[in-house]
Amino acid sequence: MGLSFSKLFEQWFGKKEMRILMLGLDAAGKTTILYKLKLGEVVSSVPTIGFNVETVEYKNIKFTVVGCRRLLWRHYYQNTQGLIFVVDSSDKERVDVAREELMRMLGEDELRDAVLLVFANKQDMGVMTVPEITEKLGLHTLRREWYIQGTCALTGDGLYDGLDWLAKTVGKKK
Ligand SMILES: Nc1nc2c(ncn2[C@@H]2O[C@H](COP(=O)(O)OP(=O)(O)OP(=O)(O)O)[C@@H](O)[C@H]2O)c(=O)[nH]1
Ligand SMILES: [Mg+2]
Repeated sequence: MGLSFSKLFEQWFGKKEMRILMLGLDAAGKTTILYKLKLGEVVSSVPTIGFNVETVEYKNIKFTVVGCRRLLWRHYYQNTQGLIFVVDSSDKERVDVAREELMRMLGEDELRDAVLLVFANKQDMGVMTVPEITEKLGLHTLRREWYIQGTCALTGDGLYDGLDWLAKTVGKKK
């Protein structure tokens, strides 16, 4: 990928202060995505409660990855304009759990206006397709702006396209 993500981020998101929250079940690929984007130093913190938060601050953009499930996600909801939900497309067994977590999160009042980008990650493994994930997560039932993008975090495939949509969509709302 010729142009660095940081340059693109600058073009896309500009000077606006915003928070993008990336969530998903464990092992979905969140950390891999964060490192692949190379937006700056990844700061990890492991508080006592047993979940990890990784943050990249790039200009006015706070890119926060929360690695836990449920409960503690809500600390990060405030001022979130963009949600990225990462799903492991090779994990058929837990796709229902992923859906439950997604729906629970979207039910939160503070996230009412946040747009949703789903990364159907690990597409390289050839297990569940993007349409299958769309259906299993029930995305068509959502009453908000959403977009699903197939990705492979190892190579970076699809990350660019997804973030491009996110930037445009968040930009439009302001
Ligand atoms: N084949 C394949 N493997 C992937 C992909 N993305 C991530 N992985 C692998 O999946 C495993 C989990 O990835 P992580 O990035 O650690 O997942 P995570 O969502 O940060 O997980 P937690 O921190 O536990 O919540 C690692 O072994 C990654 O190398 C992908 O697109 N394809
Ligand atoms: Mg992680």
